[in-house]
Amino acid sequence: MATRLESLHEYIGQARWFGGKGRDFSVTGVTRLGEVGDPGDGHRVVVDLVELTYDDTGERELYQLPLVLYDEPEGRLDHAFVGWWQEGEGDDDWVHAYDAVHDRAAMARYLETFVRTPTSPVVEGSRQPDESRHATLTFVRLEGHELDPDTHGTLFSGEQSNSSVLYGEDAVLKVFRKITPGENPDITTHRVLTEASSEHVAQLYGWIEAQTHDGILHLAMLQQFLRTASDGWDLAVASVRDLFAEADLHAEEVGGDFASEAARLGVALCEVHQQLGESFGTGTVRGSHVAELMNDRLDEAIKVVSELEEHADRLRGAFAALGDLGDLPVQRIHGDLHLGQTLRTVLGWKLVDFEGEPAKPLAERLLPDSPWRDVAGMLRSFDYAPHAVAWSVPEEDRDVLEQRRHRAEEWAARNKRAFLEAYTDNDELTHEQGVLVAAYVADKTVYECVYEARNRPSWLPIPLSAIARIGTP
Ligand SMILES: Nc1ncnc2c1ncn2[C@@H]1O[C@H](COP(=O)(O)OP(=O)(O)O)[C@@H](O)[C@H]1O
Ligand SMILES: O=P(O)(O)O[C@H]1O[C@H](CO)[C@@H](O[C@H]2O[C@H](CO)[C@@H](O)[C@H](O)[C@H]2O)[C@H](O)[C@H]1O
Repeated sequence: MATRLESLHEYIGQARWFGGKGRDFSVTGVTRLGEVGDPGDGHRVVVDLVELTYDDTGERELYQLPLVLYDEPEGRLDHAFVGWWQEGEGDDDWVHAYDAVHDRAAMARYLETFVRTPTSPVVEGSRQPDESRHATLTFVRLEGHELDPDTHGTLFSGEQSNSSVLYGEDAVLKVFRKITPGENPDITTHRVLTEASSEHVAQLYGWIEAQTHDGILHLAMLQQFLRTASDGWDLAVASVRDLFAEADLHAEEVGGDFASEAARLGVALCEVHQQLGESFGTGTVRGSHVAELMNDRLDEAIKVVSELEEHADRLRGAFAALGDLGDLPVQRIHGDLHLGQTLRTVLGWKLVDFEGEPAKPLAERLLPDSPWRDVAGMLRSFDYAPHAVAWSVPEEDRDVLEQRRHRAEEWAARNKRAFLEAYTDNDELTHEQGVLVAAYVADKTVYECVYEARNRPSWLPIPLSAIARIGTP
């Protein structure tokens, strides 16, 4: 029979949200952070923090595992079974442990606890002590929204790097999986944008944190469910398909033209940046320093994607031009913006997932950065969407492929222009803006080459072909 540590190892190793897939690791520690609600009805809900150590580098990572512990096996939860182990000393202390996000009864405990937690004013520093402290777990709720206590928690089917549980049409609880001690920018950025009544994010309702000797752990975030939302990537791809279906019509002539949406996205991003600058403050960083960091990233990327080598001089040229700009303004930004992080609702565009670039260490993700990094992220996405559709043609259909690539360029150029004009509120970029766009787009494309090589090798030609076009007329 597997021990508790072996069971945790097996469950985490195959979980969709586990970031270390394919690497050998051991479970080197488990900390019980606390219990959610009171035990009862033959089950209880606990939160464990599991420490992993990778065999290759010795590097450690922490993963959150909310568990529902049943006295008896629950066949309906077989797909979320973690293990069977002894929790205490007594013969009756054997439990059947399941991943709690899959269990309605467990997720009801979370909601009940949030509902019982008194709300705190949304002003920094005025949080009241509350009655919802469980061991070291603390639930925090912000003023401004009455939670619906009668909704059921259902796990989002598109489970990604975290696990999101939807409560009816009222709220979403995003349970962070990989945990780094310290502030989680998804929570703190949503918090200031909620306090500033931003129209471009889902409102933050509350969060769960734990205090450990390593500092604060941000474990989960409760926010407004955007009921009418459509994913920006899906909408863009649908628009591209419309264009490709009409061989003789141009982007502006087909029904699915995206340019006005691209422009609205530009306005939304500009407003979010302004708000973040006001709330978190702004600073400067030397352009030459940024260029150095981009060069370092390129050096590392070439080790993974050797095809980048032949384009290195042009890329380094784009980075070096930042040095001539002197100091660059920096502030809190999104950090990993692309169409898949945007949702179109009846009330306009919303940006989601302010955690920053997943592979970067937290300390780096919290540093003020250039807003042009987000702009570049969106510009790259306007390039990706049409090329991703264009590439999905059988090899032998060369004529169709050529024609599609041509139309893809047209779609990308039209939407990039609409987005940039709206973001800058100008129909031409200044010289300085042009240099910033060129450098940040080049840097993002290098990042994408590594991302695709590691995660979706068949998509690598999309950023690689974009790199080949950089700096060419
Ligand atoms: N507040 C929300 N309301 C509705 N859907 C949301 C909300 N926040 C995120 N989503 C959807 O859930 C998906 C995953 O959310 P995200 O924050 O990107 O999680 P992860 O960190 O797991 O990638 C998003 O692509 C988006 O479609
Ligand atoms: O959503 P994440 O924060 O995990 O972001 C990572 O994955 C993205 C892919 O889902 C990746 O985005 C790249 O592919 C998108 C299409 O799937 C495209 O719209 C983006 O422009 C492109 O960068 C992102 O880079 C990565 O960090």
